[in-house]
Parts: sequence; structure tokens; C-alpha cells
Amino acid sequence: MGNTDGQARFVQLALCRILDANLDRAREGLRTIEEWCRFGLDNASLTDECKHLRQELAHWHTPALRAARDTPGDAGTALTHPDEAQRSSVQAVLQANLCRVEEALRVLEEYGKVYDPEMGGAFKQMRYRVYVLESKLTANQRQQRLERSRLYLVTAPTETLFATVEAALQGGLKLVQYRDKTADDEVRLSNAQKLCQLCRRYDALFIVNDRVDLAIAVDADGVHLGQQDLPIALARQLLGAQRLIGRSTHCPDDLHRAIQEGADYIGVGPVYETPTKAGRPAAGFDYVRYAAAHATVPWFAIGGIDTNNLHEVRAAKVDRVAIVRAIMHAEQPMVTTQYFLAQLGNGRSEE
Ligand SMILES: Cc1ncc(COP(=O)(O)OP(=O)(O)O)c(N)n1
Ligand SMILES: Cc1ncsc1CCOP(=O)(O)O
Ligand SMILES: [Mg+2]
Repeated sequence: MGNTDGQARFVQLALCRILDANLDRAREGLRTIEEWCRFGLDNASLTDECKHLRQELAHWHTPALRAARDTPGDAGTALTHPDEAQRSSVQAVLQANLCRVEEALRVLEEYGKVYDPEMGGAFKQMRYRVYVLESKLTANQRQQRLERSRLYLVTAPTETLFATVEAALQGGLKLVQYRDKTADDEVRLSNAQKLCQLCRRYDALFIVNDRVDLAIAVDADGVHLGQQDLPIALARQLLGAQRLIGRSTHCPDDLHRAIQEGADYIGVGPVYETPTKAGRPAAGFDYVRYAAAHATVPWFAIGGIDTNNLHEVRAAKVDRVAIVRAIMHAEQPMVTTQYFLAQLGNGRSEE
């Protein structure tokens, strides 16, 4: 009898320790996410949602559960995974903490059912709220990062592809498109994978030109589609709600259609005729000014823009530009990137 009592007490104590540890874990993870929503994204509603979730967790974190804590006797405190010692980016921090919160809530849900019949349902409901938070955070982040980007590097297949892109990233670039119209798929896949990883290291968005399949394969942030490429609706079905879709536009009709079809951003051009897109006539400055007056999504002027004519482009109310040769063929891509960013008044947004 004494033994059974002792066992029951042991189980109860273990339960309390599990609940206490996971309440702590979930609260800490949420606090980490909340700080980014507040200071990184300036997003009041996401910050509020984190705070509410933390308060609800605090409500369940009773003195009885806290009293069960025995940190020196906890066999798990010394165990860490090498990934925890290093995070490659803010994204990685957010991802790790979302995971930590979701796992902790699942543990609370399962063991909570044994401790208090109301706990299971309450933590399940919170877990679903964290999934929603995760979707909003991911979607929102990409949109916000896109909005902050004034300079868009569209790559050309050069011998120094990776070194040039990395130099531009070191110069502060935050938006890269992989464009290669001729390479074999095997090469494109490998290049896209490497560029995607490179962009992640510098907290830059990575977009694949033309190819929805490659964008999905490398887990890119989105795809850029021209007028002759896949319809936006189909790309959206394949890519989901959270990835970015860009569309090239050459005239007012294209612009309105792209926005109405759900493009997250548009390319506007070619501003000038350019050998990079041989055979496509310039759309001209009238269309550029039209875009400045009517575009309701971020738009990037593209085509023949370089450091010499940037002032003329800026005079047509252009705030965002997409560049191929002027950076890919620059002698000093990092310095050229810094010049573009400074002229585009990037300030805090590209930090
Ligand atoms: C930002 C941006 N704008 C326009 C284009 C051109 O796309 P598209 O018309 O499909 O031509 P290709 O680049 O595929 O030759 C772009 N890539 N990026
Ligand atoms: C892909 C594309 N679409 C319209 S213009 C253009 C190429 C722009 O290249 P560059 O900056 O070298 O003129
Ligand atoms: Mg295309």
C-alpha cells in the first residue's frame, strides 16, 4: 500500500515537472517570437497575439507546478543539440522557437489530460493558434521584406555567379532572382540550391525566374513569371499562399491584370532597350510614370538601368529597381550595390 502511494506520488511529481518545464519552454519560445514581431516587424497584432498566448500559459502555470521544479536534479538540462549553439539567421531563430512552442504545447496537451481534464482542450486550442501565428508570420515576413527591398538583383549566368551574388549581398542586397534561360535543369537545380542557401545566410529573399517547379524544389521564397509564363492562379495553387509571385508588365493593362490576379509585386519595363532582353522594345517612361501613379503592390523598374541613368529613372518616381548587367558585370559588385542602395534611399530597410 505504502509502495502504491509512493508510486502515485512519484507519478504526480513527474507530471508536475513535465508540465512546469513545458510551460516554461512554451513561454520562453513565445517571448522570443514576440520580440521579433514587436521590434523587427513593428506588427502590433502579431505582438498582441504572442502576449495573449503567454498570458494564457501563465494562468496555467500554478504555484503547485512551479513547486515541483528541481533544476539541479533534471537529467535533461545539460543536453543540447549543436544546432542550438548557432543560428544562421533571424528566420532560423523564429523557426526554432515556433517548433519549440508547438512541441511544448503538444506535450502540455498530452500530459495535461492526466493532470486536469480542462488542460488537454485548452492546450490543443493554443497549439492551433500557434500554427495560425506561424502562417501569418511567414507570409507577413516575406511581404514585409519585399516591401522594404528597393534593389532587386536578377542574375545572369557568369563564371563568377556565386562570388558576384555574395559580394552584392555583402553590400546589403536583400532580394535576388535566379535567372538562367539556357542551362540544363541539372545545373539550374544545383545553382538555385546554392543561391538559395547563400541568400538565407544573408537574410535575403530568393526568387526563381520562370520555374515554379524549381522554386518549390529548392524552397525558394517565390517565383517570377512573365506574360508568357504560367498563369498566376496556377502558380498560386502550386506554391501556396505564402510564397511570393512576381509578374512582368509592359503596359497599363498588364499592370491591372497582374494585380487583380494576385501578383505580390510587378516588374515594370523594359525602361530602356537592353541586350539582356533582346528583341523586347522599351515600354517607355510614360508607362513607368503610369505605374508610379497606379501600382498598389511593390513594383520594380527593370531594363537597361545602371549607375549613369539611375537619376533619370528616379526622376520618373521610381523607388525600386531590378538590375542585371550593372551589378552582374560590375568590376566591384559590392560597391555598386552599395551605391544603388544609397541612391534608392534604402536606409534602415536594407540593414
Ligand atoms: C523583376 C523582373 N521583371 C521582369 C522580368 C522579366 O520576366 P519575363 O518577361 O518572363 O522574361 P525572362 O526574364 O523570363 O526572360 C524578370 N525576370 N524579373
Ligand atoms: C529580364 C528583363 N526583363 C525586362 S528587361 C530585362 C533585363 C534587364 O537587364 P539589364 O539590367 O541588364 O538591362
Ligand atoms: Mg519569364
